[in-house]
Amino acid sequence: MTETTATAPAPVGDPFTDNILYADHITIRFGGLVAVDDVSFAIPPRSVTSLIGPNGAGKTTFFNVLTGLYEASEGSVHLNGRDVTTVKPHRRAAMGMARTFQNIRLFGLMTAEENVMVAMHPHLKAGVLSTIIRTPGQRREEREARDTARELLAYVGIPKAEGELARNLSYGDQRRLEIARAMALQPKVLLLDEPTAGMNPQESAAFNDFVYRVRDERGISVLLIEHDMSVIMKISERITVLDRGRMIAEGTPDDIRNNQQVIEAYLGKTGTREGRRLPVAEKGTA
Ligand SMILES: Nc1ncnc2c1ncn2[C@@H]1O[C@H](COP(=O)(O)OP(=O)(O)OP(=O)(O)O)[C@@H](O)[C@H]1O
Repeated sequence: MTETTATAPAPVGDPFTDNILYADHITIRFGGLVAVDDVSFAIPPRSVTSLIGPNGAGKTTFFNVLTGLYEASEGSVHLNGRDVTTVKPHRRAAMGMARTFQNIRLFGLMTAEENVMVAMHPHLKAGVLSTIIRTPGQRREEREARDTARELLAYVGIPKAEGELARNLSYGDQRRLEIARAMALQPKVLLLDEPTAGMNPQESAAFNDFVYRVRDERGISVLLIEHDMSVIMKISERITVLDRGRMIAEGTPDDIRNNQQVIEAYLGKTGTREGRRLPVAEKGTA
């Protein structure tokens, strides 16, 4: 197992070019509501970063701006040094930004293998004509895509799922299949929205190891939005905290655990807001 480095240094240098992903002064308004208010955020190469905050803090909205689903009212997004602010989600995906969704989005009536193969589409060369007449080159490409799909299913821990319809897989395995599908895009950064939701404790523990393997073996940076504080505190190198659209803290898990503003954001000054558990209470329990 690879250990995380919870004391990873803060990003330095030019934030626009030295990070895999950089969001610069992002503001998002829905009518009169400011859902995200002037937030800058960096994902360094080969890192595990988390975005946390109480309900309605703006996490999903911010995530949707990073991936291109929403357009920022102000600010810009930079992927691998390139300004992608106006680039559509599918193009960003092809450029190295893959994501999973809070609500699983798989093709339920396709097999696990087919779900992964579909995702490889941007990297395949076969044109319409060669697909129709099935040239030797197209058949070879399909064989290779199938091999890669199987390899990815094994990598995420579901090697036997290849022939199963996606809808028949357990919830945890569907989440893994989503990650395999995202990895089929050969991303530089993997954005995971609530990846351990619905996983049992064993699956959740295995997920931690898996994230480090993705970082260390494949050199992919991982961004997590996650409600499970035990996962966040154990796995993240750096954590950014949003509250009511504003960034209220950024740092290592230890910094965040001991940050008074974060504690108040989760519990409120009276200690009761939303009945949320305090990150500090999780220390050493992961
Ligand atoms: N499409 C939309 N139109 C209008 N308001 C929206 C829209 N999406 C989000 N909001 C509002 O923006 C704010 C931030 O919501 P968001 O879903 O990003 O928070 P979150 O931190 O992801 O919350 P949760 O943890 O509950 O998923 C909320 O007040 C929400 O109601």
